[in-house]
Amino acid sequence: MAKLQVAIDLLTTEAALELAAKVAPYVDIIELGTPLIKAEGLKVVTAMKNAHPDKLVFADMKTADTGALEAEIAFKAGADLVTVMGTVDDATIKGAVEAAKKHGKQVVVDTIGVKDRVKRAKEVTAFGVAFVELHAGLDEQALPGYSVATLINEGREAQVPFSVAGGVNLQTIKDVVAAGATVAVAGGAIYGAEDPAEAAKALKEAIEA
Ligand SMILES: O=C(CO)[C@H](O)[C@H](O)COP(=O)(O)O
Repeated sequence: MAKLQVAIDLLTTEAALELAAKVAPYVDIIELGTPLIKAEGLKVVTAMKNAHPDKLVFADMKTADTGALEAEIAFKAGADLVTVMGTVDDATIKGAVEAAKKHGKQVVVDTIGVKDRVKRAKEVTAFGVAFVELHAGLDEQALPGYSVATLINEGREAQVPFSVAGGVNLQTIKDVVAAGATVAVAGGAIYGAEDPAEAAKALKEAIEA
């Protein structure tokens, strides 16, 4: 069954912990967003793992260089999964995968900015990454005509383990799951909801239905 990942794009450790405490019963993976890690440093990763040792903690590092080094510091801080950009040199992704093997952890490749996501997803899967995040970032989502359906169709086509991130909500999550996603990522649909726990619960139920 697909896992549910909450993307926490808030800006303080306190707010992130508060949100995680509400939604943890319904999610499998807790993602610390890139702006949050940049604002607070990796101590937010440590704080989250300490608070939720039973959850997978996903550090959205969006690494673009020094793959082994950045993965290493995130794993040491408590991350179970880290992201490396799909647009970067293969060596950066392979370096992060080597660090992951050393720590018994995993790497996810983020496809923001990748021109041919299906082709790149197949390439990087061969490097030993956990899954590929078919992802439209917040800026891309804001452009006119954006639809998560494109990512969902690419996941179906790629035939590799993938997640979908970028506007996943109660209306679209069933299509994400039906396409065979390993993970459905929801940020704004949870942290932007009036009742984040209810929103996470509804998304989890939609996955399980
Ligand atoms: O990684 C991100 C941005 O770079 C977001 O966390 C991810 O896109 C989730 O987006 P949404 O809020 O639309 O669910």
